[in-house]
Amino acid sequence: IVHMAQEIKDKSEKDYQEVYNAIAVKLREEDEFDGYIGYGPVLTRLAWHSSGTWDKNNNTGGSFGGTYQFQKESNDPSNKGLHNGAEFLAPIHKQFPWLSHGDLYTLGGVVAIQELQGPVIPWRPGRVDLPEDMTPDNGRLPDAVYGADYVRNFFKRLDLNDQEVVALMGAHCLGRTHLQNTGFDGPWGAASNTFTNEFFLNLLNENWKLEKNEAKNMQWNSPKGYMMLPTDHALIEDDKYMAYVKLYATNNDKFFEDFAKAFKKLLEGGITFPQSTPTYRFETLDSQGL
Ligand code: HEM
Ligand SMILES: Nc1c(Br)cnc2ccccc12
Repeated sequence: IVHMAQEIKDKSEKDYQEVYNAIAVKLREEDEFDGYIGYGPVLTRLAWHSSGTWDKNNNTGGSFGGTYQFQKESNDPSNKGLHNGAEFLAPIHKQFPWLSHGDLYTLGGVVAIQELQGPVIPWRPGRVDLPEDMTPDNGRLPDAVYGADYVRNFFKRLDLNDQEVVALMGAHCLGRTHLQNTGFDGPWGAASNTFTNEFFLNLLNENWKLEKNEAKNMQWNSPKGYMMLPTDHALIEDDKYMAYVKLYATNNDKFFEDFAKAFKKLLEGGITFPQSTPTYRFETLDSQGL
C-alpha cells in the first residue's frame, strides 16, 4: 500500500498557522482539565497513538488515513482516555473542515509539545481520510508491563531505533497515568505539563521500588511520589538504552533536537510526501506575542 500525501494547493503557511493558533488558544483557555494538567499530554498521546498503529512491513495503519475517528480504533482498549483529546479537537475540525483527520490528530500533538515549551516539531500536511474499512485492527500499540527486549522489538515495526525510542519516551515527562484508563497510577502531586528532560533525570536520580498497585499491576514507585512503568524502567535496565538516558539527562538541547526528529518521523510513518509539500515550523503563541 502506498500512502501518497495530497498536494495542498489552496492553503498557505498562514492558513496552517491559523489552525495551530486555534488549537493553542483553546489549550491555553481550557486549563482545568485533569486536575489542571490541561489537554497538552492527552493531545500528545493521541498524536502518538494515531501514528503508532503503523506497520512498516505492509504499510498499513499509521496517521495517514485518520482512522482514529472510527470507533473500531478509538475503542481499542489501548486508547482508553484519548476520547478527551478527540473531543477537544472536534470543534477545531468544525472550524477547519478542510483539514483531514490525520493532519488534525498529528497537528494537535505538535501544538501540545510546542506550547508546553518543548522543541519546534517540523510538520507536513496532506494526509487523506481513508474509509472505515481501512481501519487497522486493535492490538498494534505497546503494553507497559514488559522489559527492554519487548520495547526494542516493538519499535522495529515503526522503524525506530534505540536512540529514537529513548528520545520519544522522554514525552513521559508529561501528564500521568490513570488507574481507570490503563491500570497504572501516578505520579502523585507532580504531574507535569511542561516539556523537559525530567523523565531522564528522574530515572537516574530516584530510588525506584517495584510495587504492585491497586489494579494488581507492577509499577516502579519512588519515595518522592514519582512512578515509572515497567517499560519506562526498562530504559535503565539495558546498557544501550542507558547510554541515551544519560545523554538526555545531561544534555537538554540534544534531547530536544533528537525528540523533534523522532516525533516527526513517528507522525509521518508510512507516508510519501510529494517534493512540493512544504515543511512547516510553526510559531508558538508566545513568539507571536499572542
Ligand atoms: C513502550 C512504549 C509506551 C508505553 C507502554 C506507554 C504507556 C503509557 C501508559 C500506560 C500511559 C498512561 C495512560 C493513562 O493511564 O491515561 C501513558 C501516558 C502517556 N504517554 Fe505513553 N507509552 C509509551 C510510549 C509513548 C510515546 C512514544 C509517547 C509520545 C512521544 C507517549 C506519550 C504519552 C503521554 C504524553 C502520556 C500522558 C497522557 C495523559 O496524561 O493523559 N508515550 N503511556
Ligand atoms: N509522568 C510520568 C512519569 Br514521572 C513516568 N512515567 C509516565 C508514564 C506515562 C505517563 C506519565 C508518566
